[in-house]
Amino acid sequence: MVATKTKPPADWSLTHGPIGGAVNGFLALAALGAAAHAVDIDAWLPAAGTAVSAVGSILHSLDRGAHTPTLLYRLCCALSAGSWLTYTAATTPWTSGAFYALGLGALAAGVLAPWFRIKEPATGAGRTVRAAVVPRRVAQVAADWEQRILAVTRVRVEITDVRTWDSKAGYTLTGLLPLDGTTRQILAGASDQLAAAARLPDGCGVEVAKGPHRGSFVMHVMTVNRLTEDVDWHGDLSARDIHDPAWLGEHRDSSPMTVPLREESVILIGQKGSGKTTLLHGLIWESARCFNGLTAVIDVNGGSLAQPWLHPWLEGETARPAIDWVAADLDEALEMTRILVEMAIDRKTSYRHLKVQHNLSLLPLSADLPSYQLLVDEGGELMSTTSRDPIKNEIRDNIEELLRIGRDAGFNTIISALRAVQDMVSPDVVKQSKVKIGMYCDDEAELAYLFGWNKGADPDELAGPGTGFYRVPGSTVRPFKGGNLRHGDIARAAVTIANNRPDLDAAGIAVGGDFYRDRLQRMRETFSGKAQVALPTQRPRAPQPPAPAEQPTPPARAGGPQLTVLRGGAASWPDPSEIAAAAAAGPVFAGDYDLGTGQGETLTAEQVHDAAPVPELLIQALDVIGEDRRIHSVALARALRLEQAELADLLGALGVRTLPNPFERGGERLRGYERQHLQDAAEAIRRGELQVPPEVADWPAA
Ligand SMILES: Nc1ncnc2c1ncn2[C@@H]1O[C@H](COP(=O)(O)OP(=O)(O)OP(=O)(O)O)[C@@H](O)[C@H]1O
Repeated sequence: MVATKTKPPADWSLTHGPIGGAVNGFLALAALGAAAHAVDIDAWLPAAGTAVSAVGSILHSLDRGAHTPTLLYRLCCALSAGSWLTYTAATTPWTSGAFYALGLGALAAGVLAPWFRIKEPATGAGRTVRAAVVPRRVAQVAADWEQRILAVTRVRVEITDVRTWDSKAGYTLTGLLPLDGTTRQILAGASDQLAAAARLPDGCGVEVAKGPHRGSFVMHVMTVNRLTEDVDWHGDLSARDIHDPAWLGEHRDSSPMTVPLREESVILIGQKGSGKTTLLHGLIWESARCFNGLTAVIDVNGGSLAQPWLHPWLEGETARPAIDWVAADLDEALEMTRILVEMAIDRKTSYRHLKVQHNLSLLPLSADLPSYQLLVDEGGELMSTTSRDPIKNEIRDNIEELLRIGRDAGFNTIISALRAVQDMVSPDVVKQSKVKIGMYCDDEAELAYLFGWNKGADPDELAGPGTGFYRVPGSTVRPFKGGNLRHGDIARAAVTIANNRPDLDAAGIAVGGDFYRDRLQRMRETFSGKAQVALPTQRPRAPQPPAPAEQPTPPARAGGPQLTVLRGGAASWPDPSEIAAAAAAGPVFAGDYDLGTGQGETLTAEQVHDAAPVPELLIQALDVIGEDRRIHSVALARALRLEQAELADLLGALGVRTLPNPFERGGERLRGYERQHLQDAAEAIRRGELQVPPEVADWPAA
């Protein structure tokens, strides 16, 4: 393709431009010559005027920074015009020769003018005079930042625009880098220092991103920590195109945080309680609702990630599961990864004609030829480079091969691991996964393993579970808050997705053979193998007042007969008749299930063992809150001798979350918990509607 260059149109205006200038010059000199002749002035007057205009032309040219040829051109024009005027004053302008000479001179001056124009001082492409762009009220902000950037980085930038965010949580600066080859990476590497120099509040920071061209930059300055606020999950279940970016949350200026999934593999690192699982559910949602996308999950820790997505299918509500294939053990994972690699290789030949037909370099994906996203949860165990388990090693090799060869065929991986360390995820996997996400983590070295040092991933900027940093190709590292996707939302999504999602293409099914065809049967056996434990139908009694602070062990429940959680083996349990007799006599065990008086189902020993009392954590938490309606997380964590993240983890496991907005207590506005939510959780446990996870039941550890 030939690039076309557009010429500016000829300037015919009489006030400026080469044509107008020549015509003006001709007419003006002719008029002057005629007037001088009419009043019969002495020739020395135009001669003196010529000398003055020659000197003036030199001075003006020098003042405007004109080059020597331009200066000489302007001098020639002045001298020629003056000479013509002097000559006609001394003789007469009314001869054809005089007018021809004037006309030729004007024509020559006009034709040569474009080559000798005085150039405006170089302002560079897109360079704008700030005062013209930045409104006066923000000009001070721009000037301050120019000074600050100079002081911190020794780079002299020019801020050309300041835009306040709609959320009022900060502003975005657009600026120009100097012409000495400085890149925006220098600013990105100094974002921590810039945030400190700007005295931004804790949790707030500076992000440097691409500007309109390579010599520019955009700097997001956060002045209010929006990452502390909850972001609702979008809940959109309409069919998505895998080629479009997937929404996972928001940046701190409330703009959407999206990641590409068609060509890019994802690495997601997050410690326990960081919000990794929530984000993985988000990734499943966004991959599985594609009209041209399928999802598979490997979770060799029992497949808990996939369970809520399989639930409607297991319950018979849908004909097929929302997730196409789930491997909950090593054997299934091994076969699955082998087959996926074969499918990806096969697509290169089976569908080569489609690329030719559509004249595309990438396989055109559609509902008939869907992409396949393989999500590996807690991949650290499988992706570990130090494992000696041959099965794990083969699975890892297969996943790495898929990572290498799968892009064109639409086979991508989403690998999640607990930690960003070499033992858990090899540098090669980190490098090849172009979308990198690091959830809330206080270890800067781990974030650096993922993103590199001095790339702006400062843990101080994050605000607990659900927040993290991410980078997509061609962009800088940015903090974000993930959308808070809850299990209730998944149940609804699993039905819609299961009903609407595509099936694997015929060639893929042929490659998968019987093992692929029988996967649903094996998944059903795996996930519905265990008999579900029935909970007592009898309603337990209302919660009792919390134990006094100086008495950490929960008080015995007043009232009717109760059962207790029995630890240890069945051999160590008392005789059930003894329990029943003791229960009938009054309160016997602390924190127990109330079966009423002789009514309700008979519980098996296993059911008794599984039933959970209101955990110590809730009892103590309610005690600490007392009569108040709310409590700051920091105060509650301190009273319970927990880290805030641990408290969030434990209460989160019971479905109790901090309130979305900060509130005031003791003169401070912070986020925290609502007493009613804790009471609701206690009620749900008593009613048998909420299972107490072991980490909560075991708290506080002895
Ligand atoms: N996007 C979010 N917004 C608000 N809170 C969140 C978000 N993601 C997670 N959380 C909170 O953090 C808690 C832990 O989240 P999640 O289970 O996703 O973390 P995890 O890293 O997978 O931990 P675990 O391995 O223990 O399950 C949740 O109970 C929830 O309260």
